[in-house]
Amino acid sequence: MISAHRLRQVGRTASARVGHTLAIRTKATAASVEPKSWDAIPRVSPTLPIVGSALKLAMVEPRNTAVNMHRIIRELVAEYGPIMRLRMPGASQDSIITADADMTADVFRADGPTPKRMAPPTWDFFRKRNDLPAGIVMEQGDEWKRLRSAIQPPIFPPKSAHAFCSKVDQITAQAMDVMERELRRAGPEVLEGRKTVALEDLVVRWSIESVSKIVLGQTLGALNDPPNPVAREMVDAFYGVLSTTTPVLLLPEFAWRMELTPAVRTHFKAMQASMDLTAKFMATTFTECAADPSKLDGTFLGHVLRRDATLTRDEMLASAVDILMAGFDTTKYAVLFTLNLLGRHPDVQAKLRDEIVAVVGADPIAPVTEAHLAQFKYLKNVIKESLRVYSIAPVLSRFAPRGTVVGGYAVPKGTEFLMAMEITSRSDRYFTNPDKFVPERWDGKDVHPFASLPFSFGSRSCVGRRLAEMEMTVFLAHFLRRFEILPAPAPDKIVFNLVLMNEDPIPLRLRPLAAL
Ligand code: HEM
Repeated sequence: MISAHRLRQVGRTASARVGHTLAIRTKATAASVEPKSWDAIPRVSPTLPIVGSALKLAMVEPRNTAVNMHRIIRELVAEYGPIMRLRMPGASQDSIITADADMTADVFRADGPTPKRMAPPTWDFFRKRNDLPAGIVMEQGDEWKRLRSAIQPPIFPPKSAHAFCSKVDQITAQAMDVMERELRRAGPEVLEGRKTVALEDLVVRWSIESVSKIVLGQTLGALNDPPNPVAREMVDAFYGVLSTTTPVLLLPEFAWRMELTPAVRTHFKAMQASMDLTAKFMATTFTECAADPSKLDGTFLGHVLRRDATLTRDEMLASAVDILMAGFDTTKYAVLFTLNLLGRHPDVQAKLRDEIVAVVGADPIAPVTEAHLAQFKYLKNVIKESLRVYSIAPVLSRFAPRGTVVGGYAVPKGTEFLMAMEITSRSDRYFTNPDKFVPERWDGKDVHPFASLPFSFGSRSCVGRRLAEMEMTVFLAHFLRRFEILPAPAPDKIVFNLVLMNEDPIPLRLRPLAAL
């Protein structure tokens, strides 16, 4: 965990590390005694065409606006520059959009002990209506801190995340077998890499299986042949919540409170289903564990129960839903984008395979163990670079806990910041050839520490980061010993459904390294 002191240090050393221009800029900002006034921040006028059309779209077709949110922000930044004020639909106060790494550092430097980010009001509404607590994603203030302290130690520090390695390894080996079987079934064109293949279904089954094994202490049967239908229901329910959240939030509040549109009804139905299914699996875990407590060994629920008896069953349920929701689609898309990038960069793929074989051995069924994890150097860079090129979380949100200065402007307490990480992580101000996939760039020390933050920063950053990195590592270390990834087109229908994804399947062409 990064302390407040360390955060201040990082913020200060950031400018020293990021090269001359940025350093001068940051010093100039720090040196200016009088911050510029709030009114001096360019304000997006609702009468201007882009926001006018965005708002109109929001009313007429919220889904279109929602899935294009990252593009709308990109256009606004091109027009207004790296900082602007904007009144979001239904808000009583202006929010600020930033697209600048130094400003991101300013925002995080102001974070208090209990950082606050935007929590979808429909999620909050649903939980209150069902008499359920908020859970780790939505809770704020001291209550959030209490939850986070109970949940973080079991799954966040590298040591604990690594301890889950053997579970994830077994699930990954099973996923590889399923993949080989499905490729054989798909026929010779797919098997010889002449035709693209969609791995969305398989990768999501792998990711939900991994995260539920760790969180709930049991597998769902998502990788069975055929998959357990309940596992499929679970995936659909979580995806239903994610894909309807932003469009529903663009509606006026009365419209979603009264469930006036089909999208709102789908949204709440999906939320109910994800809660019910998680509760069902949790109940099974608890029943089985009453007979055999060792079943909870090495699971999130087990750790939480043993470490912190203060969490109620409902709090565990709410947070288990949150963790499953936050943990499966993010990892799925991070893996799929990485595979596509590796296919388009055979040199990177070859270098990565060499490292994997050197660490684990060439035998495609040899397990990836906890001891291997620290030995992967290039693989770490590949993951960092892939998450830079495709920002799974394209926008980060924070509320100013006090009056503060961001980018040289005075900003009042309570202001919401939307930090456009997708823009800074692809900006030539921070990265040479920013659209190129170059894992080697992470060898150097001259990357601005706030330009690419796939898991965010500070005490409210992604609690599953180490787990996600470990899952991706294990997946790639298995995959590249079994398959060669051939070049396929880049995904070209990128959409925002709370996480960045592609509307169509991400194109992949594969060739098994050994005859199947
Ligand atoms: C590549 C995969 C992933 C990415 C890119 C990612 C990214 C993020 C980001 C950007 C946040 C917001 C942090 C902030 O506001 O400062 C977040 C929060 C969170 N993530 Fe992840 N995440 C990933 C995987 C996971 C996994 C595997 C889990 C759990 C199994 C997880 C659980 C959570 C939770 C519970 C939160 C909310 C934490 C809190 O509010 O205290 N994430 N994640």
